[in-house]
Amino acid sequence: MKRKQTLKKSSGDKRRKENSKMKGTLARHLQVQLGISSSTTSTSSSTSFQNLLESVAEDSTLAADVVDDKDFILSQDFFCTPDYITPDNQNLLNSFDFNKENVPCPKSPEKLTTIKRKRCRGFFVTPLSPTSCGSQDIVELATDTFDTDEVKVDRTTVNGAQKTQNHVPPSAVALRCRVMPPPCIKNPYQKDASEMDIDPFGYQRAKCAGLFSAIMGGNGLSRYHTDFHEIEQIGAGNFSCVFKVLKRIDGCFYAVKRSKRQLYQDTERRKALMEVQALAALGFHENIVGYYSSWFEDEQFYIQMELCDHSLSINKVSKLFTEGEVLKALHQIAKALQFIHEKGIAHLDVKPDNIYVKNGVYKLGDFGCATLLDKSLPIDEGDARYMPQEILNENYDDLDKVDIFSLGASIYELIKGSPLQESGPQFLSLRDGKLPLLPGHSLQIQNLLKVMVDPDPVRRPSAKELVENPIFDRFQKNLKA
Ligand SMILES: Nc1ncnc2c1ncn2[C@@H]1O[C@H](COP(=O)(O)OP(=O)(O)OP(=O)(O)O)[C@@H](O)[C@H]1O
Ligand SMILES: [Mg+2]
Repeated sequence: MKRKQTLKKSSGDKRRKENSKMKGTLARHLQVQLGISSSTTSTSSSTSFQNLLESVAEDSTLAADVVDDKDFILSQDFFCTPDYITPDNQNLLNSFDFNKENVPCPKSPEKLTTIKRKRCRGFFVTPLSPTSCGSQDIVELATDTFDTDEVKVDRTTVNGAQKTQNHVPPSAVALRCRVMPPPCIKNPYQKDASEMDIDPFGYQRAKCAGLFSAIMGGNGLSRYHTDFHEIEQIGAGNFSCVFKVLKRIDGCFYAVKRSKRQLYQDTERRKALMEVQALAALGFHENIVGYYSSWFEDEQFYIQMELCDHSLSINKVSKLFTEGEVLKALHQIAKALQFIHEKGIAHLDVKPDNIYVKNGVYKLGDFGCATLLDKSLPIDEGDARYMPQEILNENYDDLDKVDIFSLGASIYELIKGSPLQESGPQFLSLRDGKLPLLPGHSLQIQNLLKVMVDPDPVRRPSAKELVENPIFDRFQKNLKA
């Protein structure tokens, strides 16, 4: 361990020496690249140019301090030194006129009339953005999101042709991104951002060198670690683990769900996609957990979602629900079901585990079993405890009514305060539509639940009928009072 530290220190010293040598070399390279000689430039431009060289040299010092030697060599193409990896068919402007005698490396970017000097306050381009990786397209400085300072350099012509563009190869942008992920800046518009027991922002202000190793995944860059700061695991289902994360770029909290297993087969990857495709097709609804984005990484599937406070899982809800709370949850999830059924989608896994609460608003989540009502997609029913008899008999004629049964069974469980059985007499009597009396609750709600779990799907109310049930008028009035 000790030996490692000594080695690190001496290589750091060596780098610093090399960097100061580099300043001179880079200056010479840039002068040649830009076609500027100290004797021909004006005083003001040479001062600006000197600033440019100094700041470029500073950038090179920063890069060299935090990246390895391989990256450092890569960084030379950012400074417009000879670029041997730029492809031959690069898309330079037709009007460019090369003078091969004056330009030492024929494939390097040309001399410029205006140089856009980038001062990096932070590295805002994500490594997986189309402009920064996996592509050999030329990246224009003016189009990315860096803060820019213009440094005017005397108009220089080569064979009379004026150069109007400045280009940076994508490898250079990728390098910048590898040096440091976007900063984690507290979002001032979010009131609850300060209500945390830990300070992720403080953590992110730690030295970027420390972060560098954290953002590297097994096969290179990790989108998850580059874009998000993981705070804690907040849940786990049969297929996924869910984490509370802070998105570095916007300073807001999200839930990111990651598949437990690596999905190698095309069929399982397609299955995983169904969940996000359903969510994306549905769009926004107040009573549905919001969906933001998804991606595969290291063969695992990630979904970025709205962060909720908790689910209604029987293990997580400590207190018994009052009738008013039960009616509120029932009404709001019925509205979510009305919304999705009207879009031709069935959820097929409605249960307390998949109902979330956020700031007192109930939201339906986990669309892993979602399918189309017209039966044109494969049907994969959810938790058997909440499934009606017809679906266990593989009768898929009324898939929307399957959700109504599941919602009735879920609400019954919440009122009862103990988990439903997976088999046995209680399981069977629920599928026969027999609900034991619920002491302390109105007959009105008990009758409503009874009709929701009717063995005949046709007799169950639709989500729309449920939403419009007069039982909620009383509850709505109480809300207004
Ligand atoms: N958006 C969210 N906000 C807060 N917690 C969440 C969120 N999504 C999921 N969770 C938590 O993570 C748990 C597992 O999530 P989810 O049910 O989506 O995973 P799953 O593997 O698909 O589960 P299942 O076994 O039900 O199929 C949930 O029960 C809940 O506690
Ligand atoms: Mg779930």
